[in-house]
Amino acid sequence: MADTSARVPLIAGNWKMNLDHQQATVLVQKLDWMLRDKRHDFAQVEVAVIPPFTDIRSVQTLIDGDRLKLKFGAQDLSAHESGAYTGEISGRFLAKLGCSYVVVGHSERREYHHEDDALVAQKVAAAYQNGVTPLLCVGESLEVRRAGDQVAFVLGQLDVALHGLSAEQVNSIVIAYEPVWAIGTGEVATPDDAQEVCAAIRGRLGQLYSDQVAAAVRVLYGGSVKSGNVAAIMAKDDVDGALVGGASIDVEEFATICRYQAHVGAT
Ligand SMILES: O=C(CO)COP(=O)(O)O
Repeated sequence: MADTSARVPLIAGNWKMNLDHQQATVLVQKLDWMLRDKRHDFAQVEVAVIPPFTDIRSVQTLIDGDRLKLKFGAQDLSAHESGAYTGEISGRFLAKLGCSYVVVGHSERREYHHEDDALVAQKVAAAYQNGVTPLLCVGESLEVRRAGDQVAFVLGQLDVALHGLSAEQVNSIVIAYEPVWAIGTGEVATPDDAQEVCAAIRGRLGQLYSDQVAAAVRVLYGGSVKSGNVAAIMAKDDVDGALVGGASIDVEEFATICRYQAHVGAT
């Protein structure tokens, strides 16, 4: 059984292309208030919001100015550092805004923007170059799942994305297992489905790096996470958090998800 003691669970809300900067400010204030009202212990369960690029400055101002304990990040970054890349956002800009995390390789970017594993690997490297922690997404399609090939497929994505990185770098990565068939569909992977692939990811980290790295890296589950299913998923040994899409823009629902331990009587 994996040693879960060192890993602080992370609940991250990927807002996708929802909420403008004014709505973002309202949500962050409400979320902070709701969690503080329930005496949420941020050292025990970390909470992050991942807004659209145009919201980040507003979110940063609020979080820094009021010393909120929420973390924040971005949904993507460029593989390039700077220059003539119209529309791209550099990891350096994200670092300068204080982003803790950047999502890399989300299935929506892979599918709609044709990002392949090689580009994902470049983006992971760009995140590290700028000191922003990559939140790397991997996950299989329904077709792959039906064929029973999910573990091999996800480990294949992982191998390419991590290629060339040092153990020291990978030690801090966050990996999100997001089966494509469970994203935005209401179709949630069972806790055992999530555990199977998350455990396989951890096993691969052990093979590629070391047991210490495998024990340190947080592996999240994402795909139709709601307040009603989060506790059962989080109860699995190798699941260290959730990457929440749709439910993260409903502030009451997201705050309830962040407090999943309360549902199982742990706090
Ligand atoms: O893609 C996701 C998070 O990155 C999951 O989205 P849903 O929670 O809406 O299924």
